[in-house]
Amino acid sequence: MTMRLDYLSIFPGYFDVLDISLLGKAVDNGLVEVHAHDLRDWTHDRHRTVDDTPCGGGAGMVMKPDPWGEAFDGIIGIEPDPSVHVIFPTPSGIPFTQSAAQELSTVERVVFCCGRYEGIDHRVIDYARTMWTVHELSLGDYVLNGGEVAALAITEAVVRLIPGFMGNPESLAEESFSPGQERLLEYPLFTRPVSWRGMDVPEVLMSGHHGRIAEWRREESLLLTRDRRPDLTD
Ligand SMILES: O=C(OCc1ccccc1)c1cn[nH]c1
Repeated sequence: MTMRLDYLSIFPGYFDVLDISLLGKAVDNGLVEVHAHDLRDWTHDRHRTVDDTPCGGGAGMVMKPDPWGEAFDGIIGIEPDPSVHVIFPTPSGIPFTQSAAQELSTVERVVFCCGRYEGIDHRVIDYARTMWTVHELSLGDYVLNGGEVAALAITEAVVRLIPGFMGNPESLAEESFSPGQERLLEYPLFTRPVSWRGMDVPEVLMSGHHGRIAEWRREESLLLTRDRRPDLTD
C-alpha cells in the first residue's frame, strides 16, 4: 500500500527535505506520496492573512479558522472519513511514542496541520474531530515556533516503520521501544578500530562469546536506563 502524506503549513518549503535521503527513497519506490500545501492559498485578502488577535485578550496571535476549513475542503474533502488521520503537533498534545508511530505506519492517509503563532483556533480541531481521526501530538515539553519540525520528526518515525521501507527490518525489531522490547535504553555501540585515541572497545565484545556479550549489553542497558530514564523502569 502507498501512504499519502499531506502537510498544511504557512512554510511548506520545510517539507522539500522529504525528497532526499531515506524518505526520498520511499517516495521513489512508491511507498509514500508527499504533498505540501501553503495555507495562504486558501486566503482571499490582499495580505493573505492567516492570523488574528486572540478573543479574550492575551499576547500573540491565533491562526484564523477560515483558511484551515477551506484547505480541509480542498485537500481532504467535505465528507467524513475516519480512515484519514489528521495530526496537529502541539505542546499540549499527548506524548508521541514509538507505539503511536507503529500504529500510524499502517494508515493509508495522514494529514499534518502545522500550527504557528500561539496556535490554531480551537474550532478547527473540533471540526476536524467530527470528520476524521484526529491526533494532537506532543514531541516533548518544549515549545517550537511551529509544527513543521515536529511533523518532520513524526514523519520519519512513522515512514521508517512502513513494511518494505527499511532494507533490514530485523534492525527495527531490536531497537529500543520496539514492540516486545522491554523499554530499555540502547547499550553503548562500538565498531572498528578496536583502539582509537587510547580508548579500546570493551574486551567482552571482541570475545566472540555471545552469551557474555548479551549479558554485558543487558547490564549496560539496565544501568543506562536506571540512570537516565528511571521513569521507564516502572
Ligand atoms: O511546539 C510544538 O508544536 C508547534 C506548535 C503548535 C501550536 C502552537 C505552538 C507551537 C511542539 C512541542 N512539542 N511538540 C510539539
